Amino acid sequence: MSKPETAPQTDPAAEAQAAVHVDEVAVRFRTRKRDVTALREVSLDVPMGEFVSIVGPSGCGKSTLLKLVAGLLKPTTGTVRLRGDKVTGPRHDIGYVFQRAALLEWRSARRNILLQAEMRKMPSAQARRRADELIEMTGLRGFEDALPHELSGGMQQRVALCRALLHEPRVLLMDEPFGALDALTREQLNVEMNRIWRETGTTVLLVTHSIAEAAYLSNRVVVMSDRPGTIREIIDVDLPAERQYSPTMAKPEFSRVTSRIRDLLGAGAAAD
Ligand SMILES: Nc1ncnc2c1ncn2[C@@H]1O[C@H](COP(=O)(O)OP(=O)(O)OP(=O)(O)O)[C@@H](O)[C@H]1O
Repeated sequence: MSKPETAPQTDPAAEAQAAVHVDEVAVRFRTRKRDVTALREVSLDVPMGEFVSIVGPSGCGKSTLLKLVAGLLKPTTGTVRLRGDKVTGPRHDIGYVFQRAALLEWRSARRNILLQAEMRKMPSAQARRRADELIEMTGLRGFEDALPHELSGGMQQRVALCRALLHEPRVLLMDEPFGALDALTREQLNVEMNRIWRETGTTVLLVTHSIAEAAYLSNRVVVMSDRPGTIREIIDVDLPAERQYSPTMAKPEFSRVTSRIRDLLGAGAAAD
């Protein structure tokens, strides 16, 4: 049998399997004052259930990449697929967590979480059951009726996380979700995030400025170049899924990953 003249660029089976498939994407923003190429030639496959962090200098297009996956932005060229479906507009099968929890001040924690169900018209008994599970999982039990101003910053982010997970999204997108928290709360939430990720089996794409956070939480870390953002390297993190905090940080593999990220970013390019 003769060989095909050109080998296929991507493996269709792997592409359909991938929770997220980004293929040769570029994004250009044209405004009256300037023309910005935010991303160039970005390709990335994220298998289902994987935790991937994205690190890179400020303005290199990390948030833009998440918005493409969510369908909030269209690529100028290239394609994005979620489990094989081409992303052509805002997706309902994703969850999004931002740096600010953006909770409704007049609603209790529980009712903020259930907002997701109301917007999606989920059956209410199913939504309440799922909300209770998530409240338990994130340690919010006892604070369900508290208003946002009665919660600490860490608790507010837990509420935002529950809201993003309520409809069991295929992919959870997190944009610097722990960036506004104090260092200790951030560590606690990192530990909880590792457990929640293992318990839910959700595919996660996390944008972070923290090298330690990226190495601690991820299966792989995507390191991006300065704008126009391209992928400089994808680093595999060879650590077990279940990770205790201090023992993980003491492992040679953790040091190897953080040093490599630091080398790629250059001194001072990321927070820690
Ligand atoms: N809607 C838009 N219109 C015009 N330019 C935009 C728009 N959104 C983003 N940009 C530009 O695209 C580039 C990438 O922005 P993006 O927010 O994705 O970067 P980032 O890596 O997430 O940055 P940071 O780490 O500082 O949050 C920036 O130069 C930004 O000014």
